[in-house]
Amino acid sequence: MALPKPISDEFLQQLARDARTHFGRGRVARYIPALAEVRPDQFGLAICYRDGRLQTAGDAHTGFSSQSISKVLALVMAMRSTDVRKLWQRVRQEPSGMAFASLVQLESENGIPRNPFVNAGALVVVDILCDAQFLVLHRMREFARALCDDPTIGYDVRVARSELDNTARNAAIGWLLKSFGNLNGRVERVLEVYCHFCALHMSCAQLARCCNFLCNGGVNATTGERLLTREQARRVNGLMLTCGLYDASGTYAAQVGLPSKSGVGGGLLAVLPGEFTVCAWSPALDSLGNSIVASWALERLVEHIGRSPLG
Ligand SMILES: NC(=O)CC[C@H](N)C(=O)O
Repeated sequence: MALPKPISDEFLQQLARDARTHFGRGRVARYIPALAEVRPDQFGLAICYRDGRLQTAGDAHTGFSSQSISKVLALVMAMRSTDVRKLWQRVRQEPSGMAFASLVQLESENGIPRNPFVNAGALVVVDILCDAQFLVLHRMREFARALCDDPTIGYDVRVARSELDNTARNAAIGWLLKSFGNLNGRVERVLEVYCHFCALHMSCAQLARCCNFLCNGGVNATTGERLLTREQARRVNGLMLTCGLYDASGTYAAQVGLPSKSGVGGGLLAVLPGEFTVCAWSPALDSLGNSIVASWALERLVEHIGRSPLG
């Protein structure tokens, strides 16, 4: 397959300048106190092509809290380390149409979360990882570091602590999962690991490189290592397309059409299969917890290149 043509640098730099005119809309996440301190007027974008080339604009090298984007990495780790048939018995692969921390469906659907990207599903994935491996926090950090060949990646422990001290809703989800027999470990331990995963501190450039294998049929362009089979990579992309932005997934898929995953740190990771992985970041969020300016930027990007997996 021919290598994708790079997007013009001029377009990307202009996109970063135009993004600034949208500052002031939305609000940074405040329910995690440490995230409330982040300056909203920041924007970065990084594209990592299938062959590993990187292109950046704006604050692409500024670190931020990956939050729910880390659920993609947790899922990939679980798919690599456990029996996936068991995984899909404990977590479904359907959009939820509900807020990411909702308890409603979990109760009516007998403790089986809709998908691995809502908090309930991610807690089950974390539980599976804790069961399968020792030193799971260390392993996740090493996994992220190895994926982009960057030993500087780590957890922002202050953000993890701040969320752990304010995580009543996730605790409620954890206990509800436990009551249905869908959580083996101690709820406190699963929450601790979950909040640390969410507190992985990475830049747009690091996240785009790290998840490059999703545009490359499961193979990491930097190291040449196969992380997932082609079928598994397609599955992760499919879940991102249908469930990656929670109850905004449908509108976003119709508007942007790229498999994507958002996080309340303001990051938005997206994949154009066969071509590139892109990460846009701007901290201010809409009411559903997705970055307003990052979504705007990805919509412009798709418009500019004139194609998406959906046509
Ligand atoms: N959408 C998100 O990024 C949510 C992640 C966050 N740590 C939470 O559990 O609430």
